Amino acid sequence: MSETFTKTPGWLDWYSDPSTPAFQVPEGAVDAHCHVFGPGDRFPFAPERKYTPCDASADQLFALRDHLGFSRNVIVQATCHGDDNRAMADAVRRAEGRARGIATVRADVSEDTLAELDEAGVRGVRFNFVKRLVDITPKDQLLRVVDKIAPLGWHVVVYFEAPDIDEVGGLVEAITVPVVIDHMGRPDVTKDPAGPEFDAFVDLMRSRDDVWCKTTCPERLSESGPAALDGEQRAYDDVVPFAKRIVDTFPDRVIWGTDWPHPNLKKHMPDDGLLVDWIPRIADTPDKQQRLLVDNPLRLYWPEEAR
Ligand SMILES: O=C(O)c1cc(C(=O)O)oc(=O)c1
Repeated sequence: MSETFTKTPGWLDWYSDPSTPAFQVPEGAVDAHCHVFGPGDRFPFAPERKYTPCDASADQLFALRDHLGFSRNVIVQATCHGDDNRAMADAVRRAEGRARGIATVRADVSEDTLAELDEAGVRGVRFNFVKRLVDITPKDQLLRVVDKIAPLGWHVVVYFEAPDIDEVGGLVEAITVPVVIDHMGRPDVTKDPAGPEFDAFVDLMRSRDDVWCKTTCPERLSESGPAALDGEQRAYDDVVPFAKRIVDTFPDRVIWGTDWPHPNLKKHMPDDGLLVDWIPRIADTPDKQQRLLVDNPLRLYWPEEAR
């Protein structure tokens, strides 16, 4: 009999009726950070998980992709599935070339497992340093895994919070494959976007020419929230200068994604249509939008098709 799961109390479900964005994404746009959850009766959540989500299936993700005008997805293994990559890999396979995946593996992962994931469409491994999401930070595992994935041409994705930048920055130096940083290293957006803390993040990006950044998750980082106090719909104002700084400084190394179905949000769940309308505020020309949404993710995830 399949296991049934009860959502973590206070957990908000994803927005079932997202608006149609006013901003039309360029043709071939990639939603380069999203997840699937379960469905739990088919792909059980991991025993070591720190939260139990609602279900969010591949079909529901593909419906959102089409509704928002995107062509492709990069589906990132969520921590609630631990290192059981079946739900993610199944979704990637079912996208028939229109998705790539990012897996979570342990240092003792076999070559056969990696080859199978590669065949499904996985192109990288994620290491999560966010302490509320995992029991152990994966420092010791990381370099051993890098040796195994390098021959496949994969990259490493790291998720960490601003106070941990020195620890993770030290590791980034030693990684011999490209590195992609989730959610801009989670800056504290009440601070100055041109101040020393965010400078340290920009310096980390500058330290190599193959460090990439996801200018994602305004809904997670924002203190000002989805609408400005004057009632004008200017969502996530306080995150704009951080993301814009990164897009302007590294226009060829930024990618963007919805983060659907938005794990662990308890105060407010974003309308994914409004998230898309946020894009032109951080990438303010058609050229920057084309790079952010099409050219850059293609180079990273579909290099065989990139210009
Ligand atoms: O901030 C988070 O809670 C979060 C969690 C996960 C995950 O559980 O994988 O992924 C994300 O991109 C963000």
